[in-house]
Amino acid sequence: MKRVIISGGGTGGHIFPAIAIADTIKRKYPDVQILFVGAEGRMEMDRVPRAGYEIVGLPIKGLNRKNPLKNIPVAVNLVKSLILAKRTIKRFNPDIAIGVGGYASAPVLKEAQKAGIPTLIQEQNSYPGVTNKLLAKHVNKICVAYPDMEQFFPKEKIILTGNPIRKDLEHMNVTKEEAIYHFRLPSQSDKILLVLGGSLGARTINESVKSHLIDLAEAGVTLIWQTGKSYIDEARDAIDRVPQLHCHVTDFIERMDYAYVAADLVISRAGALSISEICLLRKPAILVPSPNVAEDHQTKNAKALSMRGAADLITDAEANEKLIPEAIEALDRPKQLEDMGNAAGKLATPNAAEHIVRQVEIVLGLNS
Ligand SMILES: CC(=O)N[C@H]1[C@@H](OP(=O)(O)OP(=O)(O)OC[C@H]2O[C@@H](n3ccc(=O)[nH]c3=O)[C@H](O)[C@@H]2O)O[C@H](CO)[C@@H](O)[C@@H]1O
Repeated sequence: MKRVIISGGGTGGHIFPAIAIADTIKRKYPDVQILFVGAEGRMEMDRVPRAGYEIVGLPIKGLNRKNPLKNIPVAVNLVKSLILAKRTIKRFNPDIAIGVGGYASAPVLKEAQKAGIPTLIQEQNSYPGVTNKLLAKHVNKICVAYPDMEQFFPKEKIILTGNPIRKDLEHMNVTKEEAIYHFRLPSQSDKILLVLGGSLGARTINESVKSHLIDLAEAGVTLIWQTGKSYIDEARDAIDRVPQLHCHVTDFIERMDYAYVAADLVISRAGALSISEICLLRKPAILVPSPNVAEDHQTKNAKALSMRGAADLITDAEANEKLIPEAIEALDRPKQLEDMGNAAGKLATPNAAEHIVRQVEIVLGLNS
C-alpha cells in the first residue's frame, strides 16, 4: 500500500489545491494512505480535517523582516519543526512527499529528500514563493500553472499542469435558483455582485464596498460579500444601516460553488486560485491585485486576464473611488459581461489535479 505526505498551507490558495490533489489520489487509489503536514495555528489545521484527512502541525512561523530580534524564537521553532518533520517521515514512511508552498512544506520536503524519498512541488503562481524556490534544486518534479517558469526552476523538472481546483467547483452541480435560495436572497435578483477578498479577506475591497452600499442599493444590485474574519463586524454594522440593500455578508464562504453560480459579476483579489476558478467557471470579473505580495505577483496574475479582455483590472490605490461605480455600470451591460466570461473560459486549465496525480503515478510506478 502506497503512502503519500502532502505538506504546506497558510492560505486557501495553498490548501485547496492540496485537498484537490488528495481527493484525486483517493478517488483513483482508495487504498493509498495520505497524511497532511501543516503549520500550527494556520488555516490548514481546520480545513484539512474538515475535508476528511489527518494532519500533523509543525510549530513553524514566518521570518519577521522588520524586527530581526524577533527571529530568535522563529529559528528555535524552525529547529523544532525539522525534528518533528523528520520524526513524522520516519513514522509514516511515505513513498512520496508533495509540497504545495507555504512554511510547512520546507522542513518536510527537506527531510524527505535527506531520507531519499521522492518529492514533487506544485507552484500556483507566476512568481514562485520562497519555499518552492528553495526546494526546487532537489525535487523530482515541479508542477506549474504558468508558462515561462524556466527562469525560476530547472527546465527538465517542470510540467505545465495548471492549478488543481476543488471537485465541487470543477464538476459544478448546482443551479442559480438553488444558490439564490442558499444565500437567502430575493428570488428575482438579476444583478448579483459577488465580492471576494481571497481566503483571508481584503481591507481595501471591503472599505470600497462599505463606502458605496447606498449606491449599490439604489442600482438594484444584490450583494454577496465575503469580508474575512477581521472585517466582519464592521461590515455587519454598515449593512444594518442600509436596510434597503439585499445582501448576504459572511467572513468566509463555505459553498463557493453556490457563490460562483449566483454571481453575475465577481470582484476579487488576484490570488492564483481565485483566478483559476474564475477562468474555469467563465465568470466576468473585476480584479484588484493585492499590493502586499512577493514581486507584485497578483498584478501579473491579473494582467494575464485583463490583456485578453478576460477581466478588468483596478489597482488597490484606485479601488475606493472606482471599483463599485465600475461594477454597477458593468452589471447593466450583460452582453459585455458574457463576452468577458467567455474570454476567461479560454484561459482555463481543466483537470489539473489529474495531470498532477499522473506525475505522482509516474514517480510511484503506479498504473492507472
Ligand atoms: C495575500 C496572499 O498571500 N495571497 C496569496 C494566497 O492567496 P489566497 O489564499 O488569499 O487566494 P487564492 O485566490 O489563491 O485562493 C483562495 C481560495 O480560497 C477559496 N475561498 C475564498 C474565499 C471564501 O470565502 N471561501 C473560499 O473557499 C477560493 O475559492 C480559492 O480556492 O495564495 C495564492 C496562491 O499561492 C497567492 O496567489 C496569493 O497571492
